Amino acid sequence: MSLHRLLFLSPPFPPPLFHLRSAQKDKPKFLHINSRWRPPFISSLKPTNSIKLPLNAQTSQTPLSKALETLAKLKPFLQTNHQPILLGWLCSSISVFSLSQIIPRIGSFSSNLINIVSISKLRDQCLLLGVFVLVKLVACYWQQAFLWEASLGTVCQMRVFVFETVLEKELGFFEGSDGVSSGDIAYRITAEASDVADTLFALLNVSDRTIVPNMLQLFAMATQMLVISPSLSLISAIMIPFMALVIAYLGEKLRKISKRAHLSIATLAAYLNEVLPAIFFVKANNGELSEHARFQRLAYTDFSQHLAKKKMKALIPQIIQIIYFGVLCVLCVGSLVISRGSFDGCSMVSFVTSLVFLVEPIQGMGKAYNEFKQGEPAIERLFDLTKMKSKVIEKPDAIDLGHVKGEVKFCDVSFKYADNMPLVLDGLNLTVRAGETIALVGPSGGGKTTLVKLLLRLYEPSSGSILIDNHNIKNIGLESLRRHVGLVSQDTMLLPGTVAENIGYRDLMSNIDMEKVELAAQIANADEFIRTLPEGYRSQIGPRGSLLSGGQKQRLAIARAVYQKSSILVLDEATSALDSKSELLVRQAVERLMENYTVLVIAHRLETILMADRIFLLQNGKLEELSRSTFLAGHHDSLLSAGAAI
Ligand SMILES: Nc1ncnc2c1ncn2[C@@H]1O[C@H](COP(=O)(O)OP(=O)(O)OP(=O)(O)O)[C@@H](O)[C@H]1O
Repeated sequence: MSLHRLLFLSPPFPPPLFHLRSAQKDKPKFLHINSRWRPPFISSLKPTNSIKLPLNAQTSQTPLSKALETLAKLKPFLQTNHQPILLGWLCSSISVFSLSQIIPRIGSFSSNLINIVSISKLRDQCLLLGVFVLVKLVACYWQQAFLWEASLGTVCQMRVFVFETVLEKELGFFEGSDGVSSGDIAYRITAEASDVADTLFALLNVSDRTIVPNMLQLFAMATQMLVISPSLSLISAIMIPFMALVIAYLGEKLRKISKRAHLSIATLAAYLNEVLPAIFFVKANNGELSEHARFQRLAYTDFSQHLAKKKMKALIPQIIQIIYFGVLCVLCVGSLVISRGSFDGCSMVSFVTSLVFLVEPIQGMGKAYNEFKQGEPAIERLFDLTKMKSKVIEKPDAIDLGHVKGEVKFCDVSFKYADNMPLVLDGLNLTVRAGETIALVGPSGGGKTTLVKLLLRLYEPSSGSILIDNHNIKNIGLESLRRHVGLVSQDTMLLPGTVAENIGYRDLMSNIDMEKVELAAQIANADEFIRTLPEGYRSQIGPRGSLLSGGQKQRLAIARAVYQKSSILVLDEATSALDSKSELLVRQAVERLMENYTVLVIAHRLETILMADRIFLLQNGKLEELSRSTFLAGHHDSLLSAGAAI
């Protein structure tokens, strides 16, 4: 069931607060640096101009229509949280009502105290005052608690929705020149989503006190002014759109500056996300100094953008104050001139007072609007992740393959990564019989991995078709396809968790069958080393399997493929050399796989190539079958010298 349907069908689910709290805690803290501060190491650096607004931010939409569009995106998420919102607003009304009862009672209580009225009357008054104070405090607490529940709950649902959409994206969304870096995605879904929660809370918190009472105030004051002087009211009405325009203009400016600040900190986070996992490479290549300089440049850009945002936030209220008093002065003078003594003093005071109270709510709403504009970029950037449409689309009537014999056919398949890029595969034809093992060899960059990506339908071929047991893979459900095609990748992908969880990854959501896990580990020659681990199959493998050796990781990946029971296996043999014992263990495991599955092996080792039934050379987008003797006689050496995959 898609999350969209879940959102509307299921009751508002309780947000996993421990996650949200930790996300809040992890929010990056910014150093406050005075405006004359410059990085000591590169004091001449100017902020880079590399931060460009994405195209959709430069469209000709008006600020108001943009704000409405953003609100429309939030609407379904806010709707599911309507209960805490309404309860929060109810508490707010109770709190305001209590305050309205407390203030006059304090006045009468103190005068009664001075005039020494009867003790029992004083006691009653004191009790009532105490009750109202208590009600106000309790209502205030619950108002905050409910509105935070609504804001954080909304953001939690948005996060889950965005992450679900990101997971559904085709590989091209993450790879290639237009790809979004994983650091940027992580930053948007964690820190920026927390900013969205702050904005939502601010909005919900002010809107009950601002929008409804302000509207009432606006209406009441306008009526009073109309009664006193219709002509003067008309002149005043002309000034209101002017104020609204200025507020909208400043809000839009703040949104743009805010967006740059979001981009700069996201760039910084993405950079850290890429450089820290590569710390081994940085140190081995004496890269500390250059990485330090790169980081300083990015940090300085972020400093400038955030400072600009803070300055704008400080400037806006001052400008609004100036306009507020300017408009009041103009209207006061105008009313004096126009009335030319037709008003009595009392009407004049009444008119100007109404005017003051008419402009005040507009100012309040402007404040709420600017609060929203400041948070708008974070909302936009979060939803931008859901925009790009995937080219790999599962058909509504896609079939679920029950049993697969394992025949694979590539029919005239051509592929390029982008329109302006050369063909990687050019009219490629290949038939792999069920149970057969074929070895793919070829120069680096020849397209071997691309072929595998197409078979797993991680990309769509530009032309041609791929068949499994004579079913076009476009007609097979994605889950079913990827269940029947198992992948043991060159970069042995292990996820944080226990050994058993990594082998039984397919059943992570249901029940991992420990018997099957152990059997798979035995076939993959992994059982022996797993049993020597401190907690055996329940041992944690560390981030990306850092607690295991290269050969152990490879055998775990093979065990995972065996557990999955796919009929077709793709083996992207690791290029990294293993010691002879590990090499032998991995080779034995691969040999066992070859006996029972259809295997496409991207082979890097001579032994593996010679174990295959047929050998294919992939070069310049074309596939050529090589006999064993041809391969050994000619291609082995020539491929080696060309940096081939052997
Ligand atoms: N996501 C991508 N976007 C654009 N071009 C890509 C992408 N991935 C790979 N390429 C290009 O496609 C070509 C084929 O790459 P591929 O990874 O399939 O080669 P390979 O034969 O597996 O190489 P190797 O043996 O070195 O792993 C290369 O020129 C590569 O630069």
